[in-house]
Amino acid sequence: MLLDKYKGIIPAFYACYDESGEISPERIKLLANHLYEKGVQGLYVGGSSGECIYQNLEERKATLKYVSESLKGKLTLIAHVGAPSTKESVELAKYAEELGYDALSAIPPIYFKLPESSIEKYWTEIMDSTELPFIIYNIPQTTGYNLSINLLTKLLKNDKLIGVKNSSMPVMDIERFKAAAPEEFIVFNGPDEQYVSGRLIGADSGIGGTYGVMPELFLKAEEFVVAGNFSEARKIQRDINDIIIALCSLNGSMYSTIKEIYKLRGINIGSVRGPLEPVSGEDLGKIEIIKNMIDVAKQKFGIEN
Ligand SMILES: CC(=O)N[C@@H]([C@@H](O)[C@H](O)[C@H](O)CO)[C@@H](O)CC(=O)C(=O)O
Repeated sequence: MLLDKYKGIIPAFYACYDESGEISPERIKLLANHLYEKGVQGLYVGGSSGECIYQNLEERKATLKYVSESLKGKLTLIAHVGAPSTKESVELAKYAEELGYDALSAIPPIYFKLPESSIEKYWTEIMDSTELPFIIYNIPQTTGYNLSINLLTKLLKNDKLIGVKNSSMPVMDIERFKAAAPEEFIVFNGPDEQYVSGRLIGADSGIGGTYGVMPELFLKAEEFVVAGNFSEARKIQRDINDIIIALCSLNGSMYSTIKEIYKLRGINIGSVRGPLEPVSGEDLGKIEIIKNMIDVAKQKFGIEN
């Protein structure tokens, strides 16, 4: 089936910086290849985890380019092109198409609280700007807009719309989007804390911000779901949630904690860009503990690498 390439574990790609905080081509390639070797299905490039709203157009284009240079044809690549203006979003969309991305995705417009008609126009103009399939990124907790069934139904008239990446917290939203759309329409689970329940209620796949730091655990969770082994699926979700709570517990941001864990593994992708804060002070000493939580969970579920 045509849309099968979107099914599986799709980490949201982290922003990769050098020591002075500039986009690092080498580190982008290092992370891209590392995730490829882990066996994930694809990458979601330039979204929240990609710190997209803190990067200018040229920096976002550079990230899209270096990821595609590393992995085009090897993994499903989705480019997040949401930007403050339609003009910039369309420019990114066209660039992603030139680079050979498989699909586009975008949050709704941000900053001004716009009527639904503007959101419809914004997503439609992005869809119409290329031949690529499009995935709505619904993340009401950061954008202030929750995709309505009414707008989804209108947008479904456009054949390019193939899915919704749903990061709203109620798993029922996933079920409602599935119910409103044709059978093949893909709903991606967004909240990693609810991966298993999202899949059970109808999500076909997942895109997540913590997959990158523990892809093995999400790949295993997916294996349990597919096998119908719900008791093990629940157990691994519990361990994942303990880890996510720990990732979010330090001063700085979740992403800076994740990047420090990567450094302990010998993969340096730099730190975060302000206003996100790096982990500092005594919390730096806690990174090793969180890394160990991931290693222990992997061992518990018989994951070797
Ligand atoms: C608000 C937020 O960042 N949500 C994350 C989740 O994956 C989130 O990191 C995770 O559930 C931990 O809370 C994703 O939906 C983000 C994402 O996929 C992206 O980076 O574009």
